[in-house]
Amino acid sequence: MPFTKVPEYSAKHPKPADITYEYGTAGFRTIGENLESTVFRVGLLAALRSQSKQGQVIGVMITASHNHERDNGVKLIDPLGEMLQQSWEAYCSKLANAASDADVQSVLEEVARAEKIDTSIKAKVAYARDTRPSGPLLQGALEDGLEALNVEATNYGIISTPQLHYIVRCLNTAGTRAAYGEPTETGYNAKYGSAYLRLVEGKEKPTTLHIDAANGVGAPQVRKLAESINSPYFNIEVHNHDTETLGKLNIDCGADYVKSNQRQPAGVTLIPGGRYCSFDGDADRIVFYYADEAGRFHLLDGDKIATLVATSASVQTAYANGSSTSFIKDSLKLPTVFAKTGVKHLHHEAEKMAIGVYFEANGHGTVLFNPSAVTALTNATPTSPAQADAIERLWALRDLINESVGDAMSDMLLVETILICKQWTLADWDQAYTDLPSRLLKVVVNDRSVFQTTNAEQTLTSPAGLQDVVDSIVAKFPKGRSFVRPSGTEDAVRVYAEAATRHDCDQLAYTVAGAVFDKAGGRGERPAEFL
Ligand SMILES: CC(=O)N[C@H]1[C@@H](OP(=O)(O)O)O[C@H](CO)[C@@H](O)[C@@H]1O
Ligand SMILES: [Mg+2]
Repeated sequence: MPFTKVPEYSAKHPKPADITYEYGTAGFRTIGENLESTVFRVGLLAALRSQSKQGQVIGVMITASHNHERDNGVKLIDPLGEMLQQSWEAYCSKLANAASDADVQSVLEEVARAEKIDTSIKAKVAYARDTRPSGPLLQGALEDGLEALNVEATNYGIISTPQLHYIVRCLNTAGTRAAYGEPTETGYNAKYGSAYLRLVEGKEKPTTLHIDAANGVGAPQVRKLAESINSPYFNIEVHNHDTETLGKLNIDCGADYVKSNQRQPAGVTLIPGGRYCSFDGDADRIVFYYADEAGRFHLLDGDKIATLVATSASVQTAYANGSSTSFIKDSLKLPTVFAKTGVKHLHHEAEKMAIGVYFEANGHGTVLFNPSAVTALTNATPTSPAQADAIERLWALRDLINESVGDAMSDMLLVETILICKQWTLADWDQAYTDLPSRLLKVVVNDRSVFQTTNAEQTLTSPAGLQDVVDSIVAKFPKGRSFVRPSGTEDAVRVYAEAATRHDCDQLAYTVAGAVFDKAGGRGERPAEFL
C-alpha cells in the first residue's frame, strides 16, 4: 500500500489541536512554528499532485513573502510554474486539518481515489525556501513528507519565489519546443540577463538603480544577477541586504512597506534625480520611487508599471487606482478588465489575451504571451531589416519576462529596458497620470465569512443592505469609489476608497469603515478614527 508509512512519519510532526488551517490566496500562512505539520502534509500532497500530472515536477516554496519574520508559509507550484490548480486547494486544507495520523493517511487515500491517481508513478518535487529563521525546521518537515512517499526530490536552497516557479517550468518543458531555460540559478541569471543586454546595448546607459531588498532573499539573488550581467547597463546598489541579523526582514522596508506607507524605506536616503525600487521579502513584488526637487516622495506602483508595459490589453484588480484605469482606457486606448484579488485570478484572465499584462497595485504582476501571439511571432516573415529587428526585439522581450509568475527581478529589468529605450527618468514615467488619493483600511469583524461579493469583488451581496449603505455614502463624494471585501490572507475585512481630494478620500474611507463596523459585527473597540 502506497501510504502505509505515512502515519509513522506523521507522528513526528503532530498537528496542534487548536488550529484550523486554510489554503488561502497565497497558500498556507501563519506563525512559522505552527506550520510544521502543515508543511509535512504539503510534502505528501505535492507527491500526489505530481503523480496526477504523470510524474511532472511540482514545486513547494516555503515563504511568507512580505509578512513578519516570525510568520512563514508554504505553497504548491503547478508544472508550468503557475499557482496550484484551485480545485486542489480544498484537498490541501482538508489534509492540513486531519486530526490524527491515521486520518492523514485516509485523506490521502481519498484524494488518490477522487483524482484516479496512479500511485505507482514516481513523484518528483522541487523545493526551496526564503531566509526566515523557521525555514530550516519547516524544510525538515517537508523532507520527511517527501521521504514518506519516496519522492524524487531536489532542494534548490534559498532562492526567490519566482526563481522556483521558473525552475519548475524549465524542468517540465526541458527537451520540448516550449523549453523555458536551464533549471538552475545560473540559468535564470543567464536567460534574463542576456535578454536584457540584447534589448539595451547600444542605447544610453542608465544611472545607478538603488534596490531596497527588504533584508530578504532578493539581496543575495540580485547581486548574483548583477555579477552575471556584468555590464555598465546594470549598475545597482543594494540596500537593506542584511539577511543574517534576526528581526530585520521586511521591517520598515520592502515593497509592501513602501506602498502601504507611501514613503521611502528605512536605510535609504532619497536624492533628487536618484532612481529607487523596493522588492518584498521573497522578491516577487516590486515598486519604484523617487524624490522630486522639493524632496517630495513619489511612488510608481504596480498600476504605473502596468501602464508603462501595456501594449495590447491589461488585467487589474479593483484596488487599481481609478486614474490608472482611465489612462489605460482613454489614453492608451487599450481594453482592461478587472479580476478578483490574488495573482491566480489575474493570471487566468491575462492568459485569454494575445499579450496580456497584469499587475496588482502592490507591484505583483507579469506579462503573458498566449500561444496565438507566439505562433504569429514564429510565422512572421520580415520584409525589411527594421521589421526583422522588431521581431528579434519581441523575442528578446519575451525572454526577459518571467511568464510563470510576477517576479521582482524580471520586472525590474523589463522596466529598466523600457525606460532606457524611451530615455525616460522616473519622473517622466510618472507624468502619465496622477493617482487619485486613495486609502486602504482594515475592519476587524466577528465573522468575515458573512461578507460575500460579486462584480470582481466590488459589490457586496451579503450582509443584506450593506451595499446600499456604501453606495449612499460614496454618492456624496466627487470621483468617489469605495468597496468592501473580506481578505483572503488575514482575519479582517478590507475597505478601499478613493476620491478627488485627500480629505474627501479619508472621509469616505472612514465613514464606510464605520458603517461596516456598526452594521456587520465589528469586533472589539470601535477605532476612534472611524466616522
Ligand atoms: C489589497 C491587497 O493588497 N491584497 C493582497 C492580499 O490579499 P487579501 O486577499 O486582500 O488579503 O495578499 C495577496 C497575497 O499576497 C495579494 O495578492 C493581494 O493583492
Ligand atoms: Mg511576495
